[in-house]
Amino acid sequence: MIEAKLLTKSFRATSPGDSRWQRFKSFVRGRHRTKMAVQDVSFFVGKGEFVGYIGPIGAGKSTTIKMLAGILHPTSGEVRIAGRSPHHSRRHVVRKLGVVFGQRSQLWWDLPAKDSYDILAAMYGIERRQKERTLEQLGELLQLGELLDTPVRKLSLGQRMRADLAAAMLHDPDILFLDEPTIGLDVIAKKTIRTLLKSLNHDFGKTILLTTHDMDDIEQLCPRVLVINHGRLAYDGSIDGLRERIGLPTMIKVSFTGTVHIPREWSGSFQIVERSANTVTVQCNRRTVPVMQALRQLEQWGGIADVHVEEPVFEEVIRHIF
Ligand SMILES: Nc1ncnc2c1ncn2[C@@H]1O[C@H](COP(=O)(O)OP(=O)(O)OP(=O)(O)O)[C@@H](O)[C@H]1O
Repeated sequence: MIEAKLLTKSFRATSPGDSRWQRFKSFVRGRHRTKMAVQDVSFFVGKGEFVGYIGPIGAGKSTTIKMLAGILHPTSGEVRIAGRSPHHSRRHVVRKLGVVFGQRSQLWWDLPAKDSYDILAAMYGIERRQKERTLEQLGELLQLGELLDTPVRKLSLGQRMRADLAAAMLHDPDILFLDEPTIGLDVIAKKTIRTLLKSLNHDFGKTILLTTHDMDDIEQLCPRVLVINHGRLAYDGSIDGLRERIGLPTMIKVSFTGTVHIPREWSGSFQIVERSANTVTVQCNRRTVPVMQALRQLEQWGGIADVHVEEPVFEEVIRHIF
């Protein structure tokens, strides 16, 4: 569905310290420093996947999304959206794609959302009946209700995000690019948006690429993550795989049916971090010690009544990478 092959984008770089004369000289001589925003990034996202695209500030996330959406031309490399290039088959790709930039609305600020939908429907060539049918479905899903008649500037951020999602979905695209859709939202609005995104993926089969700085978004929504750092792809896989690769400790808390008997000498593949008469908490690195292996050793210390496994928090994992 979404394919990036050795995608690269460089920009001409000027630094804030450059004087006008230096900038003029570089212009006349045709010599510029270049900033590699995205370098040799390759990945494939299949139909129905929900993938998180994450990285620190300035890592190249938005530049990648803009190239995938056909807004920016790559310096080199290739993009395929549903098998076509967004640059050579613009119309085809635009129909397949819905884009939401959390920081910038595509709705007209002073108009009620429904007027913006009329304009967008005309731009996409959607006929009136079809538009009304789609809006009815979206209205129910996104609880648009009275939002439709309210000028966009009067909507709360959470309401505006729902209205923006409807705009991106009006032409029923198969693929959604969402750039920071929960930015600035309070906890309840974030939860609403996450539930909607889950439903769009799960119930409506939309393929979603999500960029966010909110690690809860990623943890709750994306079975797969792509991590970009300094313009290069640093990881492509599951959140669990990322945790394992970084090797932060997994905590295992075991409650025993009676008093726990820890042998005087034991060659453990884990460390004890806390103990009481009938509980022991150990930490181990899942990369080297599978949880089951640790449990097999722990069951020799007493009858196990309960086990609680706590994985490192995703925020922690990400902080570790960057
Ligand atoms: N039009 C441009 N001209 C010059 N440099 C640019 C341009 N757009 C982006 N860059 C640079 O490319 C790099 C990647 O920027 P990009 O906006 O893709 O990062 P990002 O990961 O989306 O960051 P953020 O998390 O802040 O949104 C940055 O160093 C940025 O300054």
